[in-house]
Amino acid sequence: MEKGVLKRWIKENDGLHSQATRHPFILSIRDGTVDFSSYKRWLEQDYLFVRNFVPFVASVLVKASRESENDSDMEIILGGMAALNDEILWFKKEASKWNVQLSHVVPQHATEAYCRLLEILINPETDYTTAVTAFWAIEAVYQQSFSLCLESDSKTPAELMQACRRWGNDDFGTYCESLRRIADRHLAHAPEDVRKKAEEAFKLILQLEVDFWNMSFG
Ligand SMILES: Cc1ncc(CN)c(N)n1
Repeated sequence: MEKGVLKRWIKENDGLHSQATRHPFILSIRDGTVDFSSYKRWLEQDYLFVRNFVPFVASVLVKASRESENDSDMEIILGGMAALNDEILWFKKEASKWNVQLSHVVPQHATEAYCRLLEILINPETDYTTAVTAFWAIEAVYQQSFSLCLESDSKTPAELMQACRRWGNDDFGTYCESLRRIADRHLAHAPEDVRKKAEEAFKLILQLEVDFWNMSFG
C-alpha cells in the first residue's frame, strides 16, 4: 500500500503550499508589523467562511458514516464539528473586542469563491475521499500558518495571541495529523479518477487560501 500521498503532493506543490502557509499577512503577524485593519478584515470574512464551513464539515461526517469502514473517522470528524461551535462563539467575542459588526459584513470575492467550492464539495456526488482530503487541507493550512506565529522568536502582538493559539496549538496539530491519516488511508485505495479529483481539490484549496489571505490586505 502506498503511504503518504499527501506529503508527496505538498512537496510537488511546494511553491503554492508555501504561499498559502507562509503568506505575508501571517508573516506580518509573526514579526509584529501587522496592520490591525487587515486583521479586522480577515476576522469579518473568516466568520462568513466558517459559517459556510460548518455545513461542509457536516457533509463530510455524513459521508464518513456511509462510506468509511473505520469508526474512528466519524469520531475525529465529529470532534472537529464540536470545535466549530466554540470557534463561532470565539469569532463573536473577538469581533466585539475589535468593534466589528459581524451582521453587516458583505462577502468579498475571495470568500464567495471559497464558499462556492464548499458547495461543490457538499454535493452528495463528491466522494468521501475527495471531501476528507479537502477538509484536511483547509484545516492544515491554518494550523501551519498560525503555528508560525507561536514560535519562540516570533513577535506576535499580544492582542492576536488568542487567534494564533486557536489554530496553531499542538492539539489542533494532532487533530490535523489525524485528518491527514484518514485522507491518506482512503487515497491509498482510491481509483485513479478519485485521486485526480482529490488532488485538484487540494491544489485549488491552496490557491483559495492564498487569495483569502491576499484579501485581508484590502
Ligand atoms: C479561510 C479559512 N481556511 C481555514 C480555516 C480553518 N478552519 C478557516 N477558519 N478559514
